[in-house]
This record gives sequence, structure tokens and C-alpha cells, in this order.
Amino acid sequence: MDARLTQFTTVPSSPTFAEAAVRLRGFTRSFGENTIISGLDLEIGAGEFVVLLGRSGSGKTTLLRTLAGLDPVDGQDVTVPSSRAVVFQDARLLPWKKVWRNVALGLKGANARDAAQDALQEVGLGHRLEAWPLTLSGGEAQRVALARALVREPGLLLLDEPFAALDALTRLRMHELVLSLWRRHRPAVMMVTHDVDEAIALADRVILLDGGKIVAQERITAARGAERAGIAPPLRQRLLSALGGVVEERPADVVALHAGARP
Ligand SMILES: Nc1ncnc2c1ncn2[C@@H]1O[C@H](COP(=O)(O)OP(=O)(O)OP(=O)(O)O)[C@@H](O)[C@H]1O
Repeated sequence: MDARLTQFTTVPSSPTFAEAAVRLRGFTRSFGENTIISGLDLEIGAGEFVVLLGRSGSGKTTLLRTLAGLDPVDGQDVTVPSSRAVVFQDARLLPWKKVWRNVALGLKGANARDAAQDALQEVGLGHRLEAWPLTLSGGEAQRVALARALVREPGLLLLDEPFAALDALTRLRMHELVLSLWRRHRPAVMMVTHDVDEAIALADRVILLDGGKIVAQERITAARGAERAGIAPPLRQRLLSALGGVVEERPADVVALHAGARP
């Protein structure tokens, strides 16, 4: 783990989540004269699914990179779990390594292949162990990326617009998959998206970031699926107006299509 980040500690959190996986206090990040994130306080509960929405340039990826340990925190008060994994918009697989070796990358011990196989089975790709990454579809490649992330049982899973490049139907299937993986492994999740409907379909809590500050939050307690689809229109309206209409509203009825999903 990155020595600049504080070790995981148990701290009080919201009543819903007994302990915090992530805690930032007064976090600030600047590039030269340009302050991108300023005095940010954030807690994410263990096992909580948080979605971060915000206009382009609001600091979402900067925050995600900080939590991933990819950027320096310069001794600031940043607490994250020791094990974290990131899935980006592109799967970032090594094309010269077979699928299972991509998943097993960095795993030690004789069980690495078995662990990779189990993870690939979980994402429905148990039959593609020996495939080369370039023979996979975009959705399959993202499933491999999810398997690679989860095989390490991270305490924090960071998702940076992981489904943005996929077609609508594949994206819906990925939502179901990510929810079932999350239910099984229960990492804290912070997912960045531009898609308000995706946020509503997946999140325990939606956070709106603007100018590097949290400008609004919505905790969603309705069960995922039909119950959530019922509350989606006013919630969508609230989120969009909090964002000042800066996030593109799409006609996609993602939440409605999730109505058949398990809670
Ligand atoms: N390495 C860097 N050097 C200088 N400026 C940077 C760097 N990384 C990000 N920035 C600036 O920080 C601001 C926030 O960028 P960031 O990528 O976090 O935004 P974002 O909300 O993720 O945007 P998008 O939705 O377009 O991905 C932008 O103005 C960007 O130009």
C-alpha cells in the first residue's frame, strides 16, 4: 500500500453503515495555482455503494485517483482501506497475456490460477480463461476487469465510468453484475458516472460534486428494482436541478428497465 495513505481504521460513520471504509477531512488538491478540490469532507461506510456525479472538470477523477492511492495526499487526513481496486472506462488488459493471467496478475502462490478461474466464473467468463484479450467484446473485457479487481477482495472498489463505452443493453447487464458482485463481496464502492439514471439504479448514496465541493447528497433507501423505479422521476429531477442541469439528461429509462431486478 502507498505509505502516504493512512492505514484503514474503524471510525464512527452514518447509522446505516457501522464503520467507515473511507474518511477524508478537509482534503485539498491543487495543480499549481489551480485548486481542484478544496476542504472536502467525505466518509464512505464499509460496504456502502456511493456514486459520484458532477459536470466535466468538477474533480471526480481527481478524487477517485486520491482514494486509489494514485496521487499524493501530502500528509493530509485521508483514511482508506489497505486493499483497493480500480476499474476504468477501458479495461486496460495486457494483450500479450491470456485472460486468466490478466486476472491473476500480481497474485502470489500456487492458487493464483484457481482464484482467477473462480473470479472469471463469477463474472460469467469461466469458459474464456485461455482467450486473448483482443478476442473479447467490450462488455466481456469489462467483466474481466471486474474479475481482476474483485479477485483481491478489496475493501474499496473504485469504478471510473466503467460502463460508459458500452451499449445500453450491455450496460444494464453490467449493472446487474456489479450489484450481484457487490452483494457477494461487500466492498465499499465509489463509482463515477455522468449518468443520473445509472446513479439512481445502483447507489446507496449519490454525491454531487461541483467545483471540487460536495454540493448535494441523496441517500436512497428504496430497494433496487421496482420500488426504486417508482421513486426515480422526482429523484432524477432533484439531482438534475441540484446540478443546475449541467449533466446531460438522456431519455434512457435505465431505472425503469431495472424494475425486474432483485432488491
Ligand atoms: N494532472 C493534472 N494536471 C493539471 N490539471 C489537472 C490534472 N488532472 C486534472 N486536472 C484538472 O483538474 C480538474 C478536474 O479534473 P477531473 O479529471 O478530476 O474532473 P472530472 O470531474 O473527472 O471530469 P470528467 O467528467 O470530464 O472526467 C480539471 O480542470 C483538470 O483539467
